[in-house]
Amino acid sequence: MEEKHIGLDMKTPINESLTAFYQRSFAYQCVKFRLPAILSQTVDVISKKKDHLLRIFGEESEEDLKTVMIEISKLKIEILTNKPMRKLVGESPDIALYNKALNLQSVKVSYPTFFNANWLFAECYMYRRITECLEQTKTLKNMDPFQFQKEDAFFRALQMMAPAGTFLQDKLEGEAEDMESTFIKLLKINLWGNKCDLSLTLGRIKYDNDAKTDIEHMDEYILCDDSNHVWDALSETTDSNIVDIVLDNCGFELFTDMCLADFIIKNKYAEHVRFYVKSIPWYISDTTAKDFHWTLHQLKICKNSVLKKLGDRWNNYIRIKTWTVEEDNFWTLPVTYKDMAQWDIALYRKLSAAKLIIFKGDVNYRKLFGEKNWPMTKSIKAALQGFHPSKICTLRTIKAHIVCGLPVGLAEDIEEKDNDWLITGKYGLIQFCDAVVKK
Ligand SMILES: O=P(O)(O)OC[C@H]1O[C@](O)(CO)[C@@H](O)[C@@H]1O
Repeated sequence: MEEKHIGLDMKTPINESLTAFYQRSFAYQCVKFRLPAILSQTVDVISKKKDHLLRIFGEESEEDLKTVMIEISKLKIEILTNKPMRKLVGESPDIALYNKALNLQSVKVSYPTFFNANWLFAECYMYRRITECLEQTKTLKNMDPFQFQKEDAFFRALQMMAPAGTFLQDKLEGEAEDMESTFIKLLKINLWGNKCDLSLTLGRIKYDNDAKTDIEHMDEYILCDDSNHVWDALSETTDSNIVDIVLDNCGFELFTDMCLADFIIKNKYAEHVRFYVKSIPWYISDTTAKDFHWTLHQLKICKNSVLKKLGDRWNNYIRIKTWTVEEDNFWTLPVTYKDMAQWDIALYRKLSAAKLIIFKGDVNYRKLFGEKNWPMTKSIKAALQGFHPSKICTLRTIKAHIVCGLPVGLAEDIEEKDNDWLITGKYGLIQFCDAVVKK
């Protein structure tokens, strides 16, 4: 067969798209080991929480739960045996878009499989297939198979939220001091919050009890730090009073997103913060609208007085629409952001109304920069490939083989002392681009 089914025993060539086809890539490790493990764990959780789920969805959901577990297990076998990816089925509006994206994969390889498709496509397709399993049932259409893991992570992270929340509250109530340094500290707390994703750790996040505000010693791990530029963009007066945050994980990371947004509102750097959430359960810990509101509710009823106070104020922001939660199915399409205007021009234009857009996390980074193995010195602007709805900040701990905007020689220096540096989340990036192209 002329098909690229087998793969090559080599690293991803420079400028090539990330794919498990290259067997010495992290994409390959992820498809071979991590994705099947995530599916096994998902089935496990459903099985362990069966009684709880029956109470939520009713006794009549028992058969559906069994079917979902069988279908997810079959999906795992499809990955492990490298079966061609089939079209998605269902009535949801994103199904046709997914199938269009699948067709585009088929232009490159006539039978896309998990091991020869673009890595981003393979991962997104897997998560979308989990939702498809649920959509096909009568009783579980609204079930979030990751809900228990997300809730558990939230409660375990409370010990880190307390010091971060106290830091914020003290700064907001204290004498007006150096706004820039407070903002940059919150930005960095927010950056390191991105270590806490459940798909990297399969739920085994280590919550070290050190106060997460004591982060100065971590500056040496920030390989590119454009925080001063981010501050300039936020603090300048423009026509726009909106800041957009494209969210990633719930739990501690979402809490730190909210701290940053509170600082922005309280100090009048914007009148409106729009939080973009995922419309379906995604990469285990990504924030959905339900997670967002659940988190605010938990804070409001929290025993810790600082967290409760923040919860009260933040719930009020939602009530008076100073904060809004925005859904758009583009965020869970397997499409990189250079193509956003083509797939969802309304979203591109909506983002254009913001003075600053903050993109959170690893997968957003991969989508921003086109999921390619760029030379790591490639400029941020060039790697965005025309995606410039407004000024962009990206905050991301590095968990995949895609990095741009580094000074010459830095990647090689780090590689020498730490050859896992691209996948552990130990290093971080705060990057900024001020190019703007209205469409
Ligand atoms: O929550 P984040 O930061 O987007 O990261 C999600 C995970 O997805 C990946 O990009 C691929 O699975 C990982 O490298 C990372 O652990």
